[in-house]
Amino acid sequence: MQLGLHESAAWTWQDLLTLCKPRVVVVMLVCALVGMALATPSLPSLATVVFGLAGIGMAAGGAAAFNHVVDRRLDAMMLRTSQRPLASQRMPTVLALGWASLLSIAGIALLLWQINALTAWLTLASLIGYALIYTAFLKRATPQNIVIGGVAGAAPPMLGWTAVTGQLGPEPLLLVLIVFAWTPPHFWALAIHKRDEYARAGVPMLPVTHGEAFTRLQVWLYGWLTVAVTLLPFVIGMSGAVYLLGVMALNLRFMYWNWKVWRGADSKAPLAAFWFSIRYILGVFGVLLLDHYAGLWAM
Ligand code: HEM
Ligand SMILES: CC(C)=CCC/C(C)=C/CC/C(C)=C/COP(=O)(O)OP(=O)(O)O
Repeated sequence: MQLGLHESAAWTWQDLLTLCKPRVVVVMLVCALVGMALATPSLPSLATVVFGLAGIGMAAGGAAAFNHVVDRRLDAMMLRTSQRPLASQRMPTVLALGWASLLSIAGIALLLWQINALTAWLTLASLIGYALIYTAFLKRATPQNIVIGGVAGAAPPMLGWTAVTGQLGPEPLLLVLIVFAWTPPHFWALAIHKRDEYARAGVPMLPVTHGEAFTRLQVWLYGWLTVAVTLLPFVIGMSGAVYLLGVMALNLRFMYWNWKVWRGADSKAPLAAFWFSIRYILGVFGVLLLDHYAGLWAM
């Protein structure tokens, strides 16, 4: 069927999932699960894993849906995001707002009811940090938007940890620091690739405000910061040799791509570095987990 000029396709159930940025949330849940595992020498209880991940996942999905609501006009201005359910105007804003609220309330309530208050409030703080502070204010205000906003995105491993223990400590904060340091190379690599779109939409991302060369250097420097931070679990005795070997291999590849970005000779490097950054963060949390159980089996 051909659509007229002012008609648009109707929304589908699939769009409700799209609003939740499911692939981002799945990676966050992997980080949360590793946080849970590292918090205990035995296995975390099945109830903690199921209710904890469901609560954190619903809250993160709800936060992502709020992001779609707040950013709907901005998303419509960029090719990468223009086909989103709200940006393309195939879904009513009020429906997305209801969905975001439902998921967020259900997620926080589940954590309060089945997990613990600390995890529920920290999750709520992350939700507000991303959906409101980052999306509605920082994103439009400063090129440091993703550095500050990164705190919210980095929270899942800590949320997993507190779901098991009910308290904070240096280890969960270190896990947060890893994702926090990784966020600038992760995002700025993509932002270099999408610089013109951000410029046209008037979003003050770093490559727009400070130029591509400066951003390439920042990817390289934050890359080194990430490398340094990923060595800390070994340095403080939280993880062992399996982790150290694994993370060194990952860091080698990570810095290869960040170096390619920094040099600026290969125009395909920023997008490749962005995609590798996702495999990298999964890899770092994967080897943390592997090392944890390898250490336990060896005892
Ligand atoms: C403020 C912090 C962050 C910013 C600004 C950011 C930005 C972005 C952007 C713009 C994309 C492209 C989305 C697209 O596919 O169109 C993306 C993709 C992605 N991000 Fe991030 N990100 C952040 C934090 C995180 C965190 C903490 C994780 C997980 C631990 C993560 C995991 C992913 C994944 C898995 C994708 C790929 C999604 C896909 O396959 O479509 N991001 N990120
Ligand atoms: C409760 C909790 C753990 C909350 C975290 C929520 C969450 C899903 C964070 C995602 C981070 C992300 C993809 C930011 C990009 O937003 P953007 O608007 O800059 O990117 P876009 O242009 O692709 O929408």
